[in-house]
Order: sequence, then structure tokens, then C-alpha cells
Amino acid sequence: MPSLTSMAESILARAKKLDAYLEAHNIAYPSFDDDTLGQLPDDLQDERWALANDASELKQLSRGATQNTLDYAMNWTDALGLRVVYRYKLANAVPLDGTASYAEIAATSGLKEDLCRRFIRLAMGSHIFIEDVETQRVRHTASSRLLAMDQGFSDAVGLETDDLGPASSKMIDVWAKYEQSVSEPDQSAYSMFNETNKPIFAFLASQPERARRFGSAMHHFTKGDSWDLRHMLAAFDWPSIDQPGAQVVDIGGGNGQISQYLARHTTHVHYLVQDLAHVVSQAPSLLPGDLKGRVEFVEHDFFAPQTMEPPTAFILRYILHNWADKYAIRILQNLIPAMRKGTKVLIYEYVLEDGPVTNLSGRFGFQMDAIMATTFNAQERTAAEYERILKEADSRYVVEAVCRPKGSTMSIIHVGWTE
Ligand SMILES: C[S@@+](CC[C@H](N)C(=O)[O-])C[C@H]1O[C@@H](n2cnc3c(N)ncnc32)[C@H](O)[C@@H]1O
Repeated sequence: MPSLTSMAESILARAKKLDAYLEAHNIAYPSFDDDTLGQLPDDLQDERWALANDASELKQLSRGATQNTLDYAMNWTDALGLRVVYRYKLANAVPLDGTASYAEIAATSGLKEDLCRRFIRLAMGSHIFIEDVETQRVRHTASSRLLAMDQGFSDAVGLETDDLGPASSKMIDVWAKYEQSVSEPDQSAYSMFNETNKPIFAFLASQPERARRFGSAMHHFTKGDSWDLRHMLAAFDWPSIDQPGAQVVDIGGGNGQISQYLARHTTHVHYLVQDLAHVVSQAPSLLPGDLKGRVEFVEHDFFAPQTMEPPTAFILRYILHNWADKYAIRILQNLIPAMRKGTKVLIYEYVLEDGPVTNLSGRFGFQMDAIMATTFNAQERTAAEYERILKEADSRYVVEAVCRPKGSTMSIIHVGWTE
């Protein structure tokens, strides 16, 4: 491990680069009131995340083994504070550009004044709200203001603290009740916590507000540049298949979001979106007029074998990570009747590192993995794990490349067929 001084010097060097840009462009230094680092250009965004990673390492070292581990163990208290803030809409009880007393927040939110004070002060430990030292009135920080103003952000916080987090408390009970290799989506921690024998989406179908929040939160999580669909263009040589007669089948393609995007970036390919009946019955009415004929929808359950002629390629985006190996293998096996030499299977997923990740941004994969375990008894996978389930599905599947374009969160696994 480098010395504390050399770690601090690395932090200093990075901070100086960021400050220099801010000063040259008359942008204020970041504060908890104003998160100005969003205005940095792309190359300095990388520097910014590196600074956060270095600072986090230094913080953990200086906290020491005992305290650092206890910080981790007591994360639940912060999640509880945020959950109370979310549930009682405490951010909306503080004027955007003014202040509120705890009594006023209590009157607006319906949460008792002493609970408002205790839980808002807990959240203040993470710079969510700030209290005026003399008047003890509360005003916003950048974080609490976002909670009040940005519905998608608030929904994302709500989904994590008020839905998935509490449901995860049942994970170990699920392993004890069923088995550690449990793979049924209706035996998930989410289902057990919600006392239902339905899998998550069937359960949410009867809970419109929670379903709305789920969709809105997913939209929020996937809206940054690293999720941009342009990365999908860079992750595969689309011109190589863009020939007259080419067809791409979008398995579980929903309303055809990626087929529509790809149709606009190719000339000849016809896109066939397969999904369940209730999705396919709605999707065509949402299709822009100029794509009619290029993108079509057809009902097909991916747990049934394909009956179509072999297409040029299948694409599966955000499908396999929702299923345990047993089911993911079945989905892959059901493509086989429509596979021939040259047919590609393009798997668009997060590909996990095959080892521990300590940098803050990279931890996302393991956090997603925990979410998949909690909600579906499913998992994120490493490249080797994708290769293994493909081989278990059929030895003729062969992984040709795993491509993650620079700046992209997601990868495309290119799979060929050897027969
Ligand atoms: C996480 S969404 C991904 C949607 C789309 N691939 C995308 O990337 O935007 C999963 C999709 O799988 C569909 N789905 C779930 N079970 C299915 C099944 N048995 N057969 C076909 N589609 C299914 C859902 O309706 C949903 O559209």
C-alpha cells in the first residue's frame, strides 16, 4: 500500500486538475449546496470518479479496520433515515429556496415533530438537508432539493429504500426455506417479503403506484451517457449484417425500444420483436409511423421453441440476468430450432468482473447482482459464466467476442453457432 502522503498527493493532483478547469471556466467549486462537477467535460468526469475512488480508499484506511467495517454494518441506519425522508416526503415540506422549522415540516408531512428532527438530522449526516446553527431551521442541500424536484430521482431512492432494500432482508430466509440454489422467481426474497406467491412483475401488476415507481426508477438509473444506446452501435458491426433480407429477432423486446433505435441506424434489416401477448397487443400503437414495416411485433413465449426460419441474428437485452441458470439455459435452448451457421446471438448485459471490485463506480455490478438475487433469484454473470451457460445450453454455441465500448456500462456478447 502506498503511504498516506502519496495517496493524499494523488488526490491533491486530481483535485488541482478539476479546480483548474472550474476556475478557467468561472464555475463555482462544488459544495453540498451546488453540485457543479456535472459541468466538467467527459475526460475530466473520469478524473472526478478517480478522485472519488482515491478519497474513498483513503477514508477507509484512515477509519481503520474496526470502524470501517462497523460503518458498513451500520449502513442500514442511513437507509432507514432516507426511507423516512422519502416516505413522508420531507423534502417537499421544505421550501426550495427558503427554510422550515421542524414544527412546520411536521405539520406539512404528518410525521411527528420529534421524529422529523431525529430522522432529518440522521440524513444530514449524509448532507441531505442542512440545519441553520442559530435558528435550527432546515434548508435544502443539492441532494434534498433533487429529492423535492426530480421525480425520477425520488422514485429511484424510494425503490431502493422502501421496496428492494426491505425485501432483501428475506434473502437468507429464502435460502433456508427452499435451498441455496433456489431458482424460482416466485420464491424470491421479494415475494416472501411481500407475502405473495407471485413473481415480482405479476405482483406489481396489482400495485399500480409501486409499478409506476419501479418503471420510473429504472428509467432514472439508465439515463446517463454510459447507458446511451449509441454504445450498442459500437459494440457490434451492424453494417456487416445490414443486407437486403436480413432479420433481427428481439427476444422479450418489450415495446421495441432497441429495435426502433437499430432500425434508425440500419437500412435493410427487418426487426421482429417477440414478447408476451399483453405487451405485443399494446406495442404497435406506440410505434412511430415511419418505422411501420421495419419493426414488427409478434407474440412468442421465450420458454417455447422458436418455430420461425433462422434469422440473421437474435438479440437479448436485459433478459438473461432476470433468470437463474436453469431458466437462462432453457431460453437459449429454445433458440436452437432457428439457429444455423452464421446466425448470431447478441447478448446485451452488464458483464461482471471476475473478481472483487473496490472502486466505487465498478461496484455497481455487484449491487445489481444483489438486486437480481433479491427480486428474481437470478444473477449478473461474468463472461466465463455466460460462456458456461451457453455451452450447457448447447456445445455448438461459441462466444466470439465480449465487447464493451469505452464509456459504456453495458457489453454485447457476440455468440456464433458452429454447425
Ligand atoms: C427487462 S424487460 C427487457 C425489455 C427489452 N428487451 C429491453 O431491453 O428494453 C424483460 C422483457 O421480457 C418480457 N418477458 C418476460 N417473460 C417473457 C416470456 N416468457 N416470453 C417472452 N417475453 C417475456 C417482458 O414482457 C419484458 O418486456
